[in-house]
Amino acid sequence: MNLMELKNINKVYCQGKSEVVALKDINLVVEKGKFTTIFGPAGSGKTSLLNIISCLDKPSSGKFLFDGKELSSFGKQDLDLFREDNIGYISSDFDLIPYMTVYENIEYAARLVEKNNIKSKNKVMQILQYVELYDLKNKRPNELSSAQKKRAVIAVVMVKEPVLVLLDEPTINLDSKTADQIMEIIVKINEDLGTTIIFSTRDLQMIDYAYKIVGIKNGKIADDEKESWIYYYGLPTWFFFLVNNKY
Ligand SMILES: Nc1ncnc2c1ncn2[C@@H]1O[C@H](COP(=O)(O)OP(=O)(O)OP(=O)(O)O)[C@@H](O)[C@H]1O
Repeated sequence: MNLMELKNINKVYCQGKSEVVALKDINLVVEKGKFTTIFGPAGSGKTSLLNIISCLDKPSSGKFLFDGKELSSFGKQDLDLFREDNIGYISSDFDLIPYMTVYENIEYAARLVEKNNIKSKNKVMQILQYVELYDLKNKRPNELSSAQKKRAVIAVVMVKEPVLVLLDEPTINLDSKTADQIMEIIVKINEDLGTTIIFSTRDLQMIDYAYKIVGIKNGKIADDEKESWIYYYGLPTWFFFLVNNKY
């Protein structure tokens, strides 16, 4: 079953008198409950695409359908409400509130959607266990490692129980062991809660976690997975996946 569909999406930014074409004729279907990666080099259009899917930005043209609703026709206020209710977006600059503890950060997010105090506290406790931060719940963000901070950010987003979670390059600047730990938590969330996940990356090692791989370069996405490797990244990349039993 499809959760969302992008049809002929284009995104053009105006920079003074010139235009930057960031996305060209994007067609993409994302199935409910699945784990998709948008894979491409720097400047390929990953963030522009995630900004549209997260309803933070509107496409210049094309249709965006989400759970049967045509979001491309929504005004800004309706889009903001829709995002609050349905989408969790961990953008690359998403940060915790520095003067609040881990617990308070998560509770603050929980209160935005759950008015019942006891229910809200239970949810915070549950998610703290989930991301293995229970013992660090009274620490402030500046007392956490970058991996612990990332887990806390995931908890802040997940406590609102969104149907779709987007992560823009979640493992960038992390060492490979820590990156794997973060990806394992995201996979667990996807498997246990059925949350639909889309993450962007330029790191080949992270792609193996995804159910569906969408290659992007110069604002265009590849027609299928094999084309993503061979056409966009050359034969060596495709052999890497062949050896790793991807095909
Ligand atoms: N607000 C903006 N105004 C003008 N051009 C922009 C804007 N945002 C992005 N671009 C341009 O659009 C293209 C796609 O950028 P985007 O940030 O979506 O790519 P990306 O794959 O996320 O890159 P990175 O991995 O470096 O973050 C780039 O050429 C970029 O310079």
